[in-house]
Amino acid sequence: MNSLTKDAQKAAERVGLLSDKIVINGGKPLKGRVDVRGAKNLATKAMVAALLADSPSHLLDVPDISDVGVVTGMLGAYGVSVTKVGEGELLLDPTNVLKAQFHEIDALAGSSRIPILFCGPLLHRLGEALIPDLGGCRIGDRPIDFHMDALRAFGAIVDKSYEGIRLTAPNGLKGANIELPYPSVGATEQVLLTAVLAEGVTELKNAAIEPEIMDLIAILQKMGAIINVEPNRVIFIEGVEKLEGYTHRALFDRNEAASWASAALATKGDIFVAGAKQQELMTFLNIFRKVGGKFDIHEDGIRFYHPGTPLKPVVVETDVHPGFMTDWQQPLIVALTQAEGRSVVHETVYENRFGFTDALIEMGADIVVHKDGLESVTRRVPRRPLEQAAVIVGPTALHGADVEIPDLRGGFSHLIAALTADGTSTVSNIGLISRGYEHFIDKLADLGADFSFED
Ligand SMILES: CC(=O)N[C@H]1[C@@H](OP(=O)(O)OP(=O)(O)OC[C@H]2O[C@@H](n3ccc(=O)[nH]c3=O)[C@H](O)[C@@H]2O)O[C@H](CO)[C@@H](O)[C@@H]1O
Ligand SMILES: C=C(OP(=O)(O)O)C(=O)O
Repeated sequence: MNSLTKDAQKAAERVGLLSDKIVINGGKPLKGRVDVRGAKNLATKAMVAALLADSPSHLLDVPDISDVGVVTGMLGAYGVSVTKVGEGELLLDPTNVLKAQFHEIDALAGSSRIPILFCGPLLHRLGEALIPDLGGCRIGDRPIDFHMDALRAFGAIVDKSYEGIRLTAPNGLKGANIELPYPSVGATEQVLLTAVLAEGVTELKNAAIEPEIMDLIAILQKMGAIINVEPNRVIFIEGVEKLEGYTHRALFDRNEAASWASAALATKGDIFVAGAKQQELMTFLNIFRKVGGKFDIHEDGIRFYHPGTPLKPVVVETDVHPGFMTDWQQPLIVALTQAEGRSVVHETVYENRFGFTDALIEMGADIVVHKDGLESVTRRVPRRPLEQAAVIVGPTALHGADVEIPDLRGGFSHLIAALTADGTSTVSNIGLISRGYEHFIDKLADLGADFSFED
């Protein structure tokens, strides 16, 4: 069994998914309603933030996804009790934090990227942090140099000769002046989670300002932190002596919402995404509209539907917020295979995020990936050295195939492609999808998808 399949199986087990292979009979529009709860990219970090407090926190709208399971395991290893107190409600009690043994956290290695964010909170609480090998989607090298450089600036000592990474802070952590080489989401969160309890003021330049980061800042403010978000990606954090637990409803998962929207478009369907909000999806909605997709914004969600007329091609560049998010491009590309003409997607955030297109090509899509990017006069984002571009020419009829999911968003795209295709597809490694899409099997059934499972 390869390591990707092992990861997929571990993720599937965490959410009680019984089979890792789904057989889909495609060609049927997805129609109906799905509910979207808290964001994977916020809820997991809110759980880490609970470790900074000296009293329990209460997190609402926590999605039932395997990454939440991984963070629950990490917190448990450090003596933080995580109790489900209602549907999607967690009580996180950090009052008995203790030093974990490395083997306890190593058991969670390779399943998620979140363990890296434990560094600051653990250094504050225990003076030591042990970080196992990180997981997450294999969409590029994903180095952690910005994280380590920032932690060193706070006064941490990083020892990589250990089994994973071991950090200590013999003289405590002090506020620092940090400028990120790129507005990394994770590194910005690393700085926030460390600076709030560090002695003195931290100035962070070139910070990421994704909605999930703003929601994390809101949580930290509820806990007692002093954080000012200034113009031009600058964040000031005045360290405080102690933080208390929070009560917070997690921001909705805009990546899941955008994924279902693309599924509606690709399958000629009509999906009401309950819980989706316009504000955090504005950039996505503009592209969705340019492709020809229709949407109606309601108080309690957004209805996304196919116009009934041919879809139009589009040129998209992924970028940091408020740009078009990299996690949205994979599901959208499936819809673009059905648009009339030549679309181009420039991926500027990760260097290897088009691997999933191989399966789409096998299903009949006309996609060419340019591994060194593609010059274009319409470019908005200055070219990054790691850029790639995908050229999609449509419309192409998709046909069923046997495909293996490479990563989370690529995996969801494979599901949509199989649902769009005529005939039967077998999609394996679906456990990876449960890293970020809660109850996706039940949701597909509610939307009228025709599928069964294979052992
Ligand atoms: C759990 C989570 O929230 N995951 C999201 C987070 O990932 P994550 O926080 O890992 O993504 P980053 O924003 O840090 O990465 C962006 C770019 O910076 C590079 N980089 C990052 C850190 C570092 O130390 N050195 C470095 O070179 C990465 O390789 C990548 O090319 O933001 C990404 C970009 O919106 C999303 O696709 C992920 O869904
Ligand atoms: C890349 C993603 O997640 P992670 O950073 O957890 O791998 C994603 O959510 O698409």
